[in-house]
Order: sequence, then structure tokens, then C-alpha cells
Amino acid sequence: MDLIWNPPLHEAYKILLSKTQNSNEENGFDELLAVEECEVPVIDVSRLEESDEVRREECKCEIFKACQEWGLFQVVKHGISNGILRGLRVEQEKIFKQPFEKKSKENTFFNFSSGSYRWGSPNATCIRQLSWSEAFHIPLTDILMPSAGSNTFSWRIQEFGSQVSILAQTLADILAHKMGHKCSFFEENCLASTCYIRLNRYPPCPFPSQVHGLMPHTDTAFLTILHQDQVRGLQMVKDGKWISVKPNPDALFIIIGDLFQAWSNGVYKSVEHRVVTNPKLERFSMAYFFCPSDDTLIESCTEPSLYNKFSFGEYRQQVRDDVHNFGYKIGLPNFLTRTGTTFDAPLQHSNV
Ligand SMILES: O=C(O)CCC(=O)C(=O)O
Ligand SMILES: [Fe+2]
Repeated sequence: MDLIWNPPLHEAYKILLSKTQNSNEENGFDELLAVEECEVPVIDVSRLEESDEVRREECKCEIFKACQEWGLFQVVKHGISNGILRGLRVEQEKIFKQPFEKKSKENTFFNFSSGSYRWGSPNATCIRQLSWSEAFHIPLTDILMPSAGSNTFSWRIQEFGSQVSILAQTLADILAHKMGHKCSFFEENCLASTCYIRLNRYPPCPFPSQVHGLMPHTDTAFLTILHQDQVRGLQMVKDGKWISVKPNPDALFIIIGDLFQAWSNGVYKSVEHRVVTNPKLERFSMAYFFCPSDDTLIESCTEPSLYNKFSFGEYRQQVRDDVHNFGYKIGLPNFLTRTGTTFDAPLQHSNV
């Protein structure tokens, strides 16, 4: 029997799962678990604070290279203390271990906007689109409002958010500078109140080789700063192949998102990633999405542009519409210009 805090994933997926078992659809499913493990680039960002310009430049070049070649890398010596990370992790566990009924009424019990609590894949039409997970996707504006009240949870979120936002601004400035833009764009448009925090929980899954924890997707933000626990699960595409990302408790993982790919005109890679489940262990992760306000216009910083201009709000709406209509996000391919090359859209979940 499911624990009272688990969302009813079994019940919701019963029909799709039994159809698959009867039709042997899983034979056509790529092997989720037998994926090679790999250590993604590790960058010591404490060098950015050093007085030696050569050391600072060396670090910036590593960041630039990782964003072009990987789209996902880890930073160590990032200055965010273990206390802050552990503090939020404790609160995260507490909030997920509330009864499902209570979590579903997030606007009543936790003062979050409705729609902040998400579970599974409500629009899935096939087994590949299922996600065995639940999440609180929280606009930071909800936490910063005076009406949010002061409780340990919101205090921990604010503490984490304010620290990682400094790291996000620093990385974004380096990436802008490397594209020849010494601009205040990020400082002006990506504010504390326009960013999002997403807390993920992946309950143990009885069908780990068939069902994703989080279906393949790219992140919508400029960049994501991710902290994951020791339980393996994150995988990314590298050179057309899925590889498993080794957890590192000392690191924060940086993931380039769609907005940076569009802004950099394809130089920085919004990398496709997914999470696989574990049959016995639950897994937690927390993500900070570095985003601008909805009216911010995103346009390529070089010509000819691969993508048509769009506002962040327009992009988010398109993602929501696609998820509603097709069960997955299409993302940047919707905005390609004639110059932009066409490619097959991967199946996506929505993190907007
Ligand atoms: O749980 C993870 O490791 C990744 C989460 C993720 O990709 C997301 O929230 O967008
Ligand atoms: Fe993601």
C-alpha cells in the first residue's frame, strides 16, 4: 500500500503500464539503467576570487568550454556552505512527507501559487512520457512576498536562493563576456523575484527500467543550479548517447538552459537530461532556475540569428500549450528561423 505522502502514481499509470506489459512495448524502450557512468567536468570556481589574473582567466575558459561542449558541468568550492544545502534538504524532506492531500492544496497550506505542486505526467499518452516523481515548483516571488510569512521552510529557501543567485549572476556574466557582451542584461532582467526553485522527490519505483523519474527534457531557464543527493539518477546526452552523471556531494551542477542557447545563438548547449528511478531508494534534488521577468525579450547576440525573438512569457506559454496538446515540450525548435537548422524535437517535460 502507498504511504500517505506518496502521490497516486501507481493508480494514475495503471492503464498505460498494463497496456505496455501486454504489448511488450518495453522492448522498444531504450535501456534506462545500463548507461555508462561519467564524471562531467569539475571546475573549481574559487579561482575567480584570486588576485592572479591568469588563474581567473583559466577558470573562465574552462566554464566557456564546458558550456559549449557539455552544457552540464559541476562547480566545486562554490562558496555555498554545507549548512545551507543541508538546511534546505531537511525542510525539503519535511514538506514532501506531508500527506498528499495537503500537498495538493499548496495554496491553502503552504501559501504557494496554485500549480506549484506537481506530480507525475498528467498529459502523458505513452509510457515514455511518464515521470515517477513529485515536485514543488516555486516562483521565488511567492517566498519573497510579505504575506508568505516567516517559517523555517521559506527562510531556508531564501537563504539558498540568495546564495546561488550570486553564483548564477557570476556565471552568466562570464558567459556573456565570452560572447563579446559586457552587458548588464542579466543583472537588470534576472532578479531575485523572477527566478524559481524546484524541489524534486523521486519515490522508489517498482518499474525502474521502464519508467523515467523525470522524462527527457531541456531546462527553460538561462541556467540551472542543481544540488542532488547521493542517490544516482541524473543522466544527460553527450555526443548523441545517454550517460549517467556521477553524484558529487561537494559540487553544484550547472545546466545550460534554452534561454542561453537562444541568446548565444547556439554557442551554449541547452543539454537534454533525464532522471531514472531506483527500485528501493527515494531520491531528492533541488534546482534553482535563473530566469528573467516574463516581458524580457530574448534575442540572439550574434547574426544571422538561428531563433526568432521571443519574450520569456511567450516562450513559457508555448511550452505550456505544447505539454497540454502533445504531452511534451517542443521548446526552441518552435522558434527556429529559416537560418536555423531543423532537428527532431526530443520528448520533454515542462519546468516552467
Ligand atoms: O533531479 C535531478 O537530478 C534533475 C532535476 C531536473 O532536471 C529538473 O528539475 O529540471
Ligand atoms: Fe532539468
